[in-house]
Amino acid sequence: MKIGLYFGTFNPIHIGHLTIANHLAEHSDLDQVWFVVTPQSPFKTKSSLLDNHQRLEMVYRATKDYTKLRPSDIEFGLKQPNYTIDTLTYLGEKFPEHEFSLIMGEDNLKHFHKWKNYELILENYNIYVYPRLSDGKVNTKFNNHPKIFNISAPIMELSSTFIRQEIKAGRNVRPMLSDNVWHYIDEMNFYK
Ligand SMILES: Nc1ncnc2c1ncn2[C@@H]1O[C@H](COP(=O)(O)OP(=O)(O)OP(=O)(O)O)[C@@H](O)[C@H]1O
Ligand SMILES: O=C(O)c1ccc[n+]([C@@H]2O[C@H](COP(=O)([O-])O)[C@@H](O)[C@H]2O)c1
Repeated sequence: MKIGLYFGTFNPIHIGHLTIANHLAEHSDLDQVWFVVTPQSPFKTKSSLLDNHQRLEMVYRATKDYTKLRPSDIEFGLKQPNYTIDTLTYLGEKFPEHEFSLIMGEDNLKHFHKWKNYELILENYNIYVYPRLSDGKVNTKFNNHPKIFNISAPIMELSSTFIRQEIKAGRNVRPMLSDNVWHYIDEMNFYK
């Protein structure tokens, strides 16, 4: 099967993430999109980061009604911080029958030249990039790259940081989340 890997902290998963994953699943040759919940991203601090299993639970709840979208806890047992090349190597060994590619927002592509062994990632995997508003420019070495595919998905300007801030301020964030994720966050009193 062709699997698109959507790596993220998902603290929490929101409708921006879901819209992109669903768009890729419906408009590309990918059979499935896996949301890989990252315990510790190399470029992020741990502030207000929920436990891995709670973030995975939210991804599970958000995706359970979508046949092509799956949660993945593959990084939970790997060394932290989680470098994507290490996860890709591990996935290749564990699932030799699958063909993996990466999904990332344009914001992440702008920093991609700083990722561990990014050249190796580009040699071996296709990358689907979707538009996302952010400062800075994509490094020219990634222009017209044969392994990088730009996808014209809808732009949803929303972030987990904004949602966490809104909850802390006591404001309603319900439209930005899947309903069952909103219920879980509310019941558990997360981000208050
Ligand atoms: N609104 C959005 N539309 C499209 N892609 C998004 C959106 N929000 C996040 N992403 C992408 O999803 C992936 C994982 O995102 P992440 O979990 O870091 O979410 P985030 O909303 O950017 O989180 P935070 O605000 O905590 O940094 C990244 O590749 C990021 O670019
Ligand atoms: O491999 C790297 O060097 C690397 C550097 C930065 C980010 N990543 C991965 O990219 C994903 C999204 O990162 P972030 O910081 O936007 O949540 C997350 O799964 C990280 O582990 C990976």
